[in-house]
Amino acid sequence: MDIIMEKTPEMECVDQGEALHSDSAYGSSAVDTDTEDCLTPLEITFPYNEDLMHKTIMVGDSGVGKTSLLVQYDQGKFIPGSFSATVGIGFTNKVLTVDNAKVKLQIWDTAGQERFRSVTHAYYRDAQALLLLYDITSKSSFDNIRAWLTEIHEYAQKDVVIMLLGNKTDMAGERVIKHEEGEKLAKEYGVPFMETSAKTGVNVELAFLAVAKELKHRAAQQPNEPKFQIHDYIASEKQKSGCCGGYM
Ligand SMILES: Nc1nc2c(ncn2[C@@H]2O[C@H](COP(=O)(O)OP(=O)(O)OP(=O)(O)O)[C@@H](O)[C@H]2O)c(=O)[nH]1
Repeated sequence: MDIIMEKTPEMECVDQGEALHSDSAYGSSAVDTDTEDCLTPLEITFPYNEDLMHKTIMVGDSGVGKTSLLVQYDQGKFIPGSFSATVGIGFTNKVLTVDNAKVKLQIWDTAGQERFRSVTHAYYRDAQALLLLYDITSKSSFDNIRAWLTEIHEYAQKDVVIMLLGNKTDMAGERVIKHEEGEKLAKEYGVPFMETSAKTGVNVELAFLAVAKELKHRAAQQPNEPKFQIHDYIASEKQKSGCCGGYM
């Protein structure tokens, strides 16, 4: 932790006189004892610790595409129908660069099936982020999001970062959940929202990057710094890319 000593405007005494002997034999940081009062700890900084490992968990009903999304993110590929239902829990480590800092995510893929739910709960406790998925072609997976959020609020830490993702946007012809419905639900719970496709890769990197940015900013938050706004970040990236016909 660094304590930065800076002048406040009323500290002209330091400038006026011989308080800081920058060119003197005292060296650049020598301070007269009676001017020490002119220096106050203005700000305490918490430099981001690149050794931190942020546990991030993928959750949602069976078949929504959790494994596929993680494989697309990790290996940049999609193998249709290649995954049998996840039966346990596995993780992938990823290192992202956020504002010149390395941010480490340990991303856990969980089984969506009901019978594995108690195992998944155990993993919520020390999770810093949760990617909660539904499938835009499955009404039941969307309807179950409320139940997932109730579970998350019950078992996860209060300040866990949650991102809602509507997956399989490439299956536009089979869509049953409109983008606006996902957005409305996300707003209701105050969580960021995006639509993704594990098949085409749309928004996959952005989803993880937005989560990593939020985690990094939280971990290195400084008292006077404006809070990182994940919603604004996603909106601006959306504008920049002009992707998805206005949909994210
Ligand atoms: N077209 C399309 N198919 C997808 C997409 N994501 C996943 N799938 C398919 O949906 C099926 C289920 O995907 P998984 O990744 O196994 O789903 P899961 O959420 O991990 O399922 P569980 O392990 O049972 O919890 C597979 O046949 C995938 O190929 C997508 O974005 N687009």
